[in-house]
Amino acid sequence: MLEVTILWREVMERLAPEYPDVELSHMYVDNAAMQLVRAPKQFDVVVTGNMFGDILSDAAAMLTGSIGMLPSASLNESGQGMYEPCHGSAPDIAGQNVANPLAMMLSVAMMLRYSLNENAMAERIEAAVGSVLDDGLRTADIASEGMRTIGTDAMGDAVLAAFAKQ
Ligand SMILES: NC(=O)C1=CN([C@@H]2O[C@H](COP(=O)(O)OP(=O)(O)OC[C@H]3O[C@@H](n4cnc5c(N)ncnc54)[C@H](O)[C@@H]3O)[C@@H](O)[C@H]2O)C=CC1
Ligand SMILES: CC(C)CC(=O)C(=O)O
Repeated sequence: MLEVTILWREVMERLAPEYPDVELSHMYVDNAAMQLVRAPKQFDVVVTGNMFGDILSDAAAMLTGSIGMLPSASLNESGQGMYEPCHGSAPDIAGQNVANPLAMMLSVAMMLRYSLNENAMAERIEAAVGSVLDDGLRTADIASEGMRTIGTDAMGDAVLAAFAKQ
């Protein structure tokens, strides 16, 4: 494990000059997990391998309130991508109409922006999601006092209605 880490650091030191606007520092993954929770604003770009990234991104998801809020893009050099919510199939809540659909919708917005060059449409989706949240609508995973808790279907309908008004 540590030998791989040393190689990782050597490669990052070699590549860093190609990204002069990114300040490079190194962190072991256990500390990174703690720092993400303790002081998340210190991070901007995190470069790591698949397994560590998978675990750190789930921890980071909770900074947004729920993993149901977090979209993702996996991009190649020419902008082709695979877009998906960070979460999995959530089998424990399947069929209960409680899953948060916003990460999926925000993943579509990322696809429009990064692969299809449709930035205006991406912004429209994001604004619709923002306006529904501003209106106090919440699925169960992000429910809080004073807000109205609704199901997956109703959240989808609310975003669609807000989208039509944008
Ligand atoms: N990117 C991917 O393709 C991923 C796929 N998976 C797959 O999904 C399946 C289930 O894996 P789990 O470990 O249970 O992870 P999961 O992400 O499906 O669920 C973890 C927890 O988060 C909750 N959750 C997930 N999405 C939610 C949403 N939209 N709204 C509200 N709550 C939500 C679930 O109810 C569960 O309590 C497995 O087959 C796994 O391999 C899991 C994670 C990522
Ligand atoms: C850890 C994996 C089995 C599931 C996962 O998180 C993924 O597929 O992204």
